[in-house]
Amino acid sequence: MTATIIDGKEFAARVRAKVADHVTRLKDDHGITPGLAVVLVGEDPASQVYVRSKGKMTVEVGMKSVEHKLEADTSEAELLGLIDRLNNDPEIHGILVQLPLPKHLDEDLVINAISPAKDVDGFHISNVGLLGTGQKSMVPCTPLGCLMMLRDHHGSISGMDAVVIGRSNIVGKPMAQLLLHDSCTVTIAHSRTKDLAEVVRRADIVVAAVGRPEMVPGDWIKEGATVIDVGINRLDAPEKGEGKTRLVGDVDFDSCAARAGAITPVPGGVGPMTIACLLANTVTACCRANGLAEPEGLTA
Ligand SMILES: Nc1nc2c(c(=O)[nH]1)N[C@@H](CN(C=O)c1ccc(C(=O)N[C@@H](CCC(=O)O)C(=O)O)cc1)CN2
Repeated sequence: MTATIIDGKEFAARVRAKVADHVTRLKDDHGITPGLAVVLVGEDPASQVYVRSKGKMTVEVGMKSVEHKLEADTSEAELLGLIDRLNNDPEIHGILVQLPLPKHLDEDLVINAISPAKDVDGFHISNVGLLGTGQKSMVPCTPLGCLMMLRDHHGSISGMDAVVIGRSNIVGKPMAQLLLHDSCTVTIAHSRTKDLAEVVRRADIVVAAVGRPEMVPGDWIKEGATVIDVGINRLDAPEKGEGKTRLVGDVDFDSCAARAGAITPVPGGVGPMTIACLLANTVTACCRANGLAEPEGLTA
């Protein structure tokens, strides 16, 4: 079987276009401009790229973008003070603190200081609890993007056997919750799972989110399964020239694509959906804050 390539770049552009339509409506009909504040602490090069991209795309869809770039040695009190100001700023509907944070900062404490209504990352403990109990919440962007692509490809995923490889709070656990809400039979596998190959071979849907380059080989994949690769791993690529790198996912693309029915590439798969869903979540947060109907098709 030759897999259909699920084009996350193209899908993300469609999501952003829908977001832009909603933003226009919010401005024209209600005089409201959704605002997103992104906080970056330190100089992690990948984080700088993601934050720049978030700011650019926020402006492109017509929203207000505010960036706060703080020194790597910023104190917890200073960061919490900024979050408090953003929580109380009526022009800001979404707040995101870029992760990872420098080691001296307590990530849980910082995330839980964000107002749950403005937590467009969906990482606040209140949103985690709401998602886990099937209530209206802010949904983490990467799993939301994966769900949108699965629904788009399959129509309905109800009754399908899904395996999520990875149990992180940011991707693995919320992904499993979303698949369960869509009536999949869900297994969360991880580094201690016995006979991982056999567990994965049962799955109609495989979501790989372990952070280990090309860990899943093609012979683990059931014929015709859908493979969603969340991994973004940068490897040295001396064949491309000195100091060059290449990106690979958590699955071995070529061998998995030879067996899968559909597969997301890296780059150009799940990654672009993360930022598109952040913009979608900001519009959703803005609508909720103003008691307006939520945009259809942009939430879980
Ligand atoms: N507060 C948050 N921090 C982090 C999150 C998050 O959702 N919230 N996720 C990641 C980083 N991330 C967004 O912040 C992100 C990662 C990757 C991409 C992306 O589009 N990747 C491209 C490849 C980009 C490249 O060349 O390096 C792709 O996969 O095609 C977007 C956003 C960690 N931190």
